[in-house]
Amino acid sequence: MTPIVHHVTHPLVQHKLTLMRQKDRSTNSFRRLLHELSMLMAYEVTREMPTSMIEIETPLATMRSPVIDGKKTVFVAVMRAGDGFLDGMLEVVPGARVGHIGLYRDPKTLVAVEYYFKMPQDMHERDAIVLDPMLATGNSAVAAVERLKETRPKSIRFVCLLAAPEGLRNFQAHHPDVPVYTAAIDERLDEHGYILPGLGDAGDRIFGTK
Ligand SMILES: O=P(O)(O)OC[C@H]1O[C@H](OP(=O)(O)OP(=O)(O)O)[C@H](O)[C@@H]1O
Ligand SMILES: O=c1cc[nH]c(=O)[nH]1
Ligand SMILES: [Mg+2]
Repeated sequence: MTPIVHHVTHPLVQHKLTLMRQKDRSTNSFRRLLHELSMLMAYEVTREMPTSMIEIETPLATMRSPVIDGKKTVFVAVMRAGDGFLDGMLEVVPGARVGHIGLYRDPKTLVAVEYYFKMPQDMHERDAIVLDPMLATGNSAVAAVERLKETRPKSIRFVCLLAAPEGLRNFQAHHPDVPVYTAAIDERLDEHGYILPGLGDAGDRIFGTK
């Protein structure tokens, strides 16, 4: 299976990401930009969403026209930073269900440690879209998708803002069947596993911790 990475190069996405990377940006502004970016990323990741035809009446005629069944989509936020993606995605697909996976990265070993897992019922009928702004070593993304696969969703996609080449390789080695949507592929990881040039610690910047 050929692993797929969708690099979203739309100028609006790139512009907003540049603003988010700036170190002096306020928490408020960072969060606002993430919200806007999540709506733009939602547009990309739902591009192949299945539609069905319904009959409707326009003021002039009846016609058959396509609709989506938003309830079949589940957004899976990887806490905490993935929560920052949720509101914007739900604005675009308001009927979607939401799952949460709580993971933190052990700062010494960089291993992902799970502390929470909650998914909607009937996952086998749903298309899952996993949300986490950062794919650094890839350990969190690999663990999140591994755990999610236990629930047997119909399909899985992974959305982030920044990915490191090392993390993409790790993810694709474990989950070649899961396409990744990212706004940037950065240079490399630093000695603490942070993405360079990156944007720092996404969770801390979204929630104003630290
Ligand atoms: O690819 P990795 O090396 O695993 O790093 C990426 C993970 O690190 C961040 O979470 P963090 O552990 O900081 O938790 P937080 O969202 O609660 O801050 C980020 O949101 C990812 O989940
Ligand atoms: O650069 C990084 C790496 C992991 N987690 C983050 O929030 N940022
Ligand atoms: Mg963090």
